This record gives sequence, structure tokens and C-alpha cells, in this order.
Amino acid sequence: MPSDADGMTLRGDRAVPDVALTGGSGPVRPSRPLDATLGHGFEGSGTETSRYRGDSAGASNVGGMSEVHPELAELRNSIDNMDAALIHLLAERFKITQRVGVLKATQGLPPADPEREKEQVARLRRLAEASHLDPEFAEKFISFIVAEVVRHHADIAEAHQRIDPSV
Ligand SMILES: C=C(O[C@@H]1C=C(C(=O)O)C=C[C@H]1O)C(=O)O
Repeated sequence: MPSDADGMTLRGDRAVPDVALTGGSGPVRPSRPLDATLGHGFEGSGTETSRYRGDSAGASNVGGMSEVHPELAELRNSIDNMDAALIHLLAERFKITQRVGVLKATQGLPPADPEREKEQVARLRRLAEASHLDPEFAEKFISFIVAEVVRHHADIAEAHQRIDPSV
């Protein structure tokens, strides 16, 4: 199985992480020994290893200089990129749902659509399972977002009602 430098194994046309994350706060299940997955610096007795050990914040203090383990820094860089992508995606989603809210308010439709929500939850649970993400976490995540959207829709409907009580 070909493997690139980032701990990703290429299966078919997809890159999948060698460590399977089961969900938000769920357990991390290594699909191969953790030391092999993590690579250098975590096993053995090299100076690189001991230098970065023993600091729970992931930083070691050498001569008053705080150093973060280079692999930890690299991983956090990726986490930061993904968090930024999540925020951008959420911002785009809320732009669209605001338009849905205005459309519903002007058409006299209710803020929430429980049938649509059920379909979304079922679909996202399936997608989560296929991606080795905890489906319970996926459901909580989407429900949290949808609840906020519905609250916005109720606010838009109320504001619209004040301007045009006929709807
Ligand atoms: C966006 C809508 O309004 C609400 C919000 C939803 C969402 O955020 O996905 C889904 C269903 C509705 O309860 C919609 O009806 O499509």
C-alpha cells in the first residue's frame, strides 16, 4: 500500500488517514501500531525524543526558549487550516440559510421543516459511518447548526410579520 509523508495511506483514488478517528470526543483507534503511525521521535531513546518529552502542552523549554515538537507544529498547522475551512464553509452555509429564511418568511412558510431535518440527519449519519466518523457526533453537530438556523428563521419571520402583517 503506497503511503505518503503525512501518514496518509492511498487506497484507490482516496487518501485515508492511517489513524482512524471515531468522532468528536470518541476514542482514537490506530489501524496500525501507534508508534509506526506516528513515526520518528516517539519511540527509542534519541535526544530528539527526550528533548520534547514531558511537557503536556506539547512544548519543551530549552535554555529558556520554548520549542514545539516539529511534528506537533506541523499537525497543528493542518488543524488550523481545517478549522479555517470549517469556518468558511459555515459562513457560506449561513448566507444561504438566511436567504431561505427570507424566502420562507415572505411565502408564509414555517421556520423549521422537521421532515427535511430527518432526511438530513439520516444522510449525514450514513456519510459519517462511511468516513469513520462517529454518527452520533455527526447528528449532534448538524442538529446544533440547524437549531441556530431555525432560530434565525424565526427572527426573520417575526421581523417580516411586523413589516407586513398580512403574511
Ligand atoms: C434551511 C432550511 O430551514 C431549516 C434549517 C435547515 C438546515 O439548516 O439545513 C433544515 C431544515 C429547516 O428546519 C430548509 O428548510 O431548507
